[in-house]
Order: sequence, then C-alpha cells, then structure tokens
Amino acid sequence: MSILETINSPDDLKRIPSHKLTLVARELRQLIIETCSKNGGHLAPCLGVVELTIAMHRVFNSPVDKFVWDVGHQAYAHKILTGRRDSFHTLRTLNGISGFPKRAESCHDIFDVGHSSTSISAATGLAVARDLAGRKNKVLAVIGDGSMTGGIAYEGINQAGHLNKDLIVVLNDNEMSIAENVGAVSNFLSRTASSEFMFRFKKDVESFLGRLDGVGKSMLHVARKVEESFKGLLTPGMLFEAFGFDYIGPIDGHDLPKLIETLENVKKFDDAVLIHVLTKKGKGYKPAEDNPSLFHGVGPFNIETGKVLKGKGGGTSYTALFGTTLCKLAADDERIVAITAAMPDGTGLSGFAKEFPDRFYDVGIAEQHAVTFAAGLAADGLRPVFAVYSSFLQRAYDQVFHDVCLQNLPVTFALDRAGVVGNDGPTHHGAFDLSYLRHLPNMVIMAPKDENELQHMLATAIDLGRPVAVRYPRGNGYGVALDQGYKILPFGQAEIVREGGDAAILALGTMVYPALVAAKQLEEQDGISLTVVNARFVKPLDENMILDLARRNGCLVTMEENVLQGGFGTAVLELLEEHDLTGVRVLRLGYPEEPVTQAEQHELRAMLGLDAEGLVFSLRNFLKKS
Ligand SMILES: Cc1ncc(C[n+]2csc(CCOP(=O)(O)OP(=O)(O)O)c2C)c(N)n1
Ligand SMILES: CC(=O)[C@@H](O)[C@H](O)COP(=O)(O)O
Ligand SMILES: [Mg+2]
Repeated sequence: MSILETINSPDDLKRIPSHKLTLVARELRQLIIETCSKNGGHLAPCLGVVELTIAMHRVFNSPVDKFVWDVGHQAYAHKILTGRRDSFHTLRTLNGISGFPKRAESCHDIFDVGHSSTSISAATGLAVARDLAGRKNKVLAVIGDGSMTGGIAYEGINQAGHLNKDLIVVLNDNEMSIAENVGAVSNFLSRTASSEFMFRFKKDVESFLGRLDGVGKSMLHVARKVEESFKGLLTPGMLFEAFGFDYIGPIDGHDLPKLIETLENVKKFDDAVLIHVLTKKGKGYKPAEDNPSLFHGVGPFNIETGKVLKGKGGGTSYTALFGTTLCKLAADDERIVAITAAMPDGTGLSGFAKEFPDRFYDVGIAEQHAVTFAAGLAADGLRPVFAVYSSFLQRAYDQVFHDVCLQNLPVTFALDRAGVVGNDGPTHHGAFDLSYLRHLPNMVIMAPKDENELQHMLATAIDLGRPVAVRYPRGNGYGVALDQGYKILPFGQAEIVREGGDAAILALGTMVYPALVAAKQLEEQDGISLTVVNARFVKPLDENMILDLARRNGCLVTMEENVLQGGFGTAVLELLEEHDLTGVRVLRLGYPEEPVTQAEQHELRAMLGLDAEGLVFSLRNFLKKS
C-alpha cells in the first residue's frame, strides 16, 4: 500500500511522521501527473504547490480553517488530501471531480472559482463573517503572482489591510502567469534578492539610529530621506506593508520543514499577514518544468516523452486562424493593435507578438483595463483588437458599455471560447456573451459558420470602425478551404445555405453545419424540406430575410450556443413582436439557464440536444405540431 492510500482526510495526513512527508509529496505528484496525462488538466500549477498544500493541511484544520484558492487551478493536491483520492481519476470528466474547487463537491472547498484574483476579497468576507459570528477559525487565501496582476486583488488587499482582520494571504510566486508574467507588479515581486537586503538594512539602521538620543532622531529623518531616494530598491515587503499587512518571506515553497515552521508561526498571529512563497511551476516533472506554459493547462500527453497527444477534428483551430489572419490584416493596416489579458498563446496572439512587438500588448490578467486601454487607443485613431475568452470578458461589462459602446469607438472584440469549452466546465463556458453584449448601444455582433468565414468577419469587424464582437468556439474548424483574400461581408446580411419549403432554421455560428446535417436527414427520412440560414449577424439581424421567412412559413427555429435568455433567439422574438408577427410559431434551441456542466465539448452538445441527432429530434417534435 502506498503512503497516499493511507490518507483519506487532513487528519490522516497529520498522523504521518514528518520524515515521510516527502514521500507523500512524491506520490501526490505521481498521481497528479498520471491523471493529467489521461484527462488533461492544470498540471504545472498543481505540481508547484504540492509542498505548500501538504504544509497547509498539516498545520491548519480544514474545513474549520478555510482555504480559498485563487483561480483554483492549483488545487489537485488539496482535493486528493481531502478525501477525493479514489475519485481523482474522474478529474474534469462528465460527473467527475471538477478541475476547480467546488462547494458542492466537498466541505473542504470553501469558495467556487475558475476566474482569477478573487481570493483575497472572498477571504476577507469569510474573515468578517467569522468575526461577526464570534468564531475563531483561520482563513487563508492562496494567490499566484499572475493573479496579483488583476485589479480586484488590490481592491481586496486594500480593504483587508485596513480592517487588519485575522487573515493569511499566501502569495505563490512562481514568476509565471500562463505565459511569462508581465508588468511592474511582477518585476516588483521578483526583487527578492534586494528585498531581503533592504529589509534588514532598513531595520538595522532604524534601530541603531533610534537608540541615539537627539542626534538619532534627525539622522533617522535623513536616513528615511535616503531610503526614499532608493526607490529602485523598494521591496515586495514594503508594498504589502503599505497596505497594512505583515510581510513574511520570501521563503522556499519546496522546503517542507521551513514551510511548516513558518505556517506554525503565522498561525499564532491575529492580524493580516502575507507570506511570500517562491515555487517552481511544474516542479518534479521535467517536461513541465522546462515548458510551464505548455503544461499550464494541458491535454492528454505521453508521460515518458512529455509529448502532447493530438486533439480531434480536421481543420486548423479557430484560435490559430484568428492569429494568422490578424497578422495578415495588420501587415496592411498600421492602425491595428492587438491586446491580450495574460493569454497570448490561448488567444492565438503569440505570432502577432513576434511579428509586431510594438503593436502587441499583454496587460496581465486585467480584462477591465484591457477594454478601457483599447478604448483609449481607439479614441486616437487606432483599431485595437482585444482577443479574449468569452467568459473572461464578463469581468469588463461596464468598460465595454461605458468606455467603448457609448462612445461608439472602433474596438474589435475577438471572443474566443464562445459556447461550451469542455472540461473546464461552468466557470469557463462562453455561454452569455450574446446576452450581455446584444443590448449595448452601437455594438455589432457576428459569429462565423466555419473557419473560412472567421477570416472575413475579422476583416469586416475592423473595417466597420465601431464596436464589434466576433465570437467563435474552442477547437478546430471543419477543414474547409480557406479563401486567400478577405471579403467585407454585407452589413447585417444573413446567408441562405439551404432552400426548403416547409420551415426555416436560423442557425448561428457553430450551429450552421449541424443544422444542415439535421435538415438533410429530415428530408431523407421524413420528407420535410427545410431552409437553413447562416445568420452571421446577431446584431443587426437580417430583418428583411427573417420577416420574409416568418411570413412565408408561419414558423421559425433558432439555434445558438448561448443561454436562451437574451440571446439570438430572443432577438428574433423581439423582431417578430415589433412587426406584429406574434402568431408565428418559434422554437428556440440553445443553453438552459442552469449552468452547463463539465465534459468533452461533443458530449455537452449531445446532452444539450445541440448536435445533429438532438436537432433532428427537436425539429421532428416541433414540426409535427405545425
Ligand atoms: C479573469 C481571468 N482571466 C484569465 C484567466 C485565465 N488564467 C487562468 S490561470 C492564469 C494565470 C494565473 O497565474 P498565477 O496566478 O501566477 O498562477 P500559476 O498558474 O502561475 O500558478 C490565467 C491567466 C482566468 N482564470 N481568469
Ligand atoms: C485556468 C484557466 O482559466 C485557463 O488555464 C483555462 O483552463 C485555459 O483553457 P484553454 O485550454 O481553453 O486555453
Ligand atoms: Mg504564477
């Protein structure tokens, strides 16, 4: 029996003799690597915090003491040590263990996560709630250096330091976001060598001068002035102390005895403390240590070689095609500037960054800033393109409204991962963008039926010179031929891709090809003849075409990968109502309001009835009643 098999709870871990804890760490890494090699997952972040997680569970008493993991993509060891070892092989699969902490999954998962930089705010709330209830438990937030680039982290730390509650923030500093971490905060954190020196120097000088009566006081003043002029030597400790936190560190995050000793000491504090822990992303698995970005969130891979196994699907990924198209457009248009919020690889912008370094900006995990930054660029004549996952743009709703749409500025939102993303689950599905963008003034929204059309939509979006969102899915296209030049699509016009006499389907984006398959099957099996429309635009709708089809057929079917509330189908209903056509029967197919779970994309589409088979079923039922 392995030592890990004897651990079913944090209490079991506490019974393991100290000298055997490195073995626990080794076995945890082994299980995490094996599972990720089959299921995919956030391998590198999880390997980096194995010792930290052991130390936290050794010293504190979860779930009475509360651990809040930022993003939550580093919590696999926590899951395994809190009674989920036997089900860990189901990680990220349908009905399996979530890749992120989930309150519904375990009492040890205190706060649901997936989006970054929320841990300090949530932990502050938990600390205040504890104090109001008169309880004594500890609250810990574990946040990465990348997540410290998100503004909400500072909103949290600002209040937490001011309240000075009994709260521990563990800063897990691996000097990496998904890609290399960016910006002043990141530079600041890495000043650890000078930091230790300055900290000691400052304390020594202050205590020495403070002891000298009279002369000491004025010298202390002079020394402080000197220190001011040494701004370049400001240290992470000073930053967090300025916010009202005690600062401890930096400490080696792979030195278990040191971690345990530090946490034991900190446990005795009853004010706000930040422990700065230095870790290595991917620790213990060479391919992940060598390429932490690739192994940040990785698909199945071969453990021996570290080679990632190829994904399914024929064509180029939408993401890659977006990246190459933007490069080509930017070569001819100097106004184009590309922006990412800490995801140059994920959004396909790495090539652009190399080709146009002066026109590429990674702003860190700062979606709100990214949008307003883009608005500023656009206000002075540029054509910024913000490439962002649909679910992460949710953060910046007000900036999209207030800074871009209200001023009708030419910002293009390249919305990747629109629709179900698969195993990352509910926090990451791009299920809401149509609903949260459609009602904004001046906004145009498009969705391509395939990868070829994506190229034309991107060119059209930039050409339009106003706020435009182009939404496209995670994964590969269909392998269709790619036009060499770019077309500017006729504004607000849909495309009929199949003619039929019995009813019309208005399909959006990824729904067009499955709709065509379903229409063909219904023609062959039931003799039903359907028109299929590639809607292309959600805003503005092709009103003439839709109204004409509604009048001719008396019924319409809309299909979209978005929640039904406020989405494409809703837009069609509103149009019919505006034209007194409420008698037209409408079937809207899309996502329900309750969160879509985690599974492979194709499994989710089947469960939601949005694959060809599901569409045939729904269409048959609907048309039978016509
Ligand atoms: C709001 C938001 N934007 C982007 C992401 C995508 N994302 C997930 S983890 C991550 C990097 C986090 O870096 P860090 O906090 O340092 O953790 P590490 O992976 O280095 O352990 C990013 C950008 C996200 N989860 N949430
Ligand atoms: C944790 C997180 O938010 C990202 O790492 C995300 O999992 C990336 O997923 P993709 O594989 O779709 O880029
Ligand atoms: Mg990091």
